[in-house]
This record gives sequence, C-alpha cells and structure tokens, in this order.
Amino acid sequence: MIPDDEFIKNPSVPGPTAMEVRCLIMCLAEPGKNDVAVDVGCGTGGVTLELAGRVRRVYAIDRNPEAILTTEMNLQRHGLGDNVTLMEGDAPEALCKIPDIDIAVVGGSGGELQEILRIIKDKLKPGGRIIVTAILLETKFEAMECLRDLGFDVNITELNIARGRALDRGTMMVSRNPVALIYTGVSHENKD
Ligand SMILES: C[S@@+](CC[C@H](N)C(=O)[O-])C[C@H]1O[C@@H](n2cnc3c(N)ncnc32)[C@H](O)[C@@H]1O
Repeated sequence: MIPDDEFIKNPSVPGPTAMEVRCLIMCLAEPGKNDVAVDVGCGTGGVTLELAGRVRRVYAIDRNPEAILTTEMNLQRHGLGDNVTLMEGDAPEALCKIPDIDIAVVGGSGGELQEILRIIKDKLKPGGRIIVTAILLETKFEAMECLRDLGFDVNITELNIARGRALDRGTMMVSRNPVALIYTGVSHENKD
C-alpha cells in the first residue's frame, strides 16, 4: 500500500482515499494479473495506483481535468501508468467506451450513481466485483438499494479509522470520518 503522504495533492481534487480504506478495497476487489478494472472518480489516484500495480489494465475516469492531471502525476511519481488509460469526462459516457471489466471501484458519482451502476453491471464479466465507497448516508443507501435492484447480493462495511498522532506525553488517536464500502457478492443472475 502506498502511504497517503506519498501522493502529490491538489487542493481542488479530493483524495487520496485513506490507505486503510484502499487496503480493504484491494482485499474485496481481489485483483488478478489478467483483470481489467475501472476506477470511477479517480480523484488523486489513490485507488488507480493500487490497481495499476496489480491488474492488466485500469481505466481511470474523472470529470475534473485537475483530477486526471493529479492522477497522471502520481502514476509518474510511482513508476506506474503503462497499463492505465486516463479518461476525462462524465462517468456514464466514459464507461460506455471501455471494454468488459472484472473490477469496478466507484469513488465518485456526482448524482449519477444509478446510471453508473447500471452500465457497470452490463460491462461486468461473470464473477466480477463492484465496490462503491461512500461518505454520505444518502449515497450509502442509494448504492445498496440500486445494487439490490440490479440483482446483486449486497454487503456494507463501514470503516472508522483512528490514526495515532505523537504528542509530548504520548500518542493521541485522531479519528477520521467514517467511510462505507458497499460491495457485491454474486449476481442472482449468475448463480446456478
Ligand atoms: C472522493 S474523490 C475519489 C478519490 C480517489 N478514490 C482517490 O483515492 O484519490 C471523487 C472523484 O469523483 C469524481 N466524480 C464525481 N462524480 C463524477 C462523475 N459523474 N463522473 C466522473 N467523475 C466524477 C470527482 O471529480 C472526484 O474527483
């Protein structure tokens, strides 16, 4: 895992997703060397970089040009990027241009989550994994409901991370905001 402070940051771009959250995303995504992945809302590139080191190809989508630039700079900084296709634009249109995928991570949806998940389902290979990260209650609920409506078994895990900060008299644990991961099991349609 790449530590958070090893990413180049841009004040107009969110991210990177905290290392502990990226860690669980990678566990749930189960990336394989031949997999094709998409990172919807790549932001600073936290998830894109982790995927780039583990799969055959990553499509990194963001509608903020600064996010695409920041992700590109981070890929270069870490010697990654040969297998990453950066796509500036709105997720639904960009998703329609990519081939079928094994892994989809949705880190930003901007009010288009239902459409994004519907397209991802159409592109998802059998056995594929979908992981949505959400900080808003409404997004957590919407993601669960939408994935269920699309026929998936849905799971949610919320991470409450506290990191130690050194003080003169000891280590204080500093909490970060909770982040939920909403992720799929096997689609009902793919079950025997
Ligand atoms: C919280 S950030 C993701 C952070 C990222 N996972 C990282 O580690 O750096 C969410 C991103 O999603 C992008 N985004 C939101 N809605 C989008 C949409 N409909 N299409 C494309 N990008 C979108 C935003 O521009 C933002 O950069």
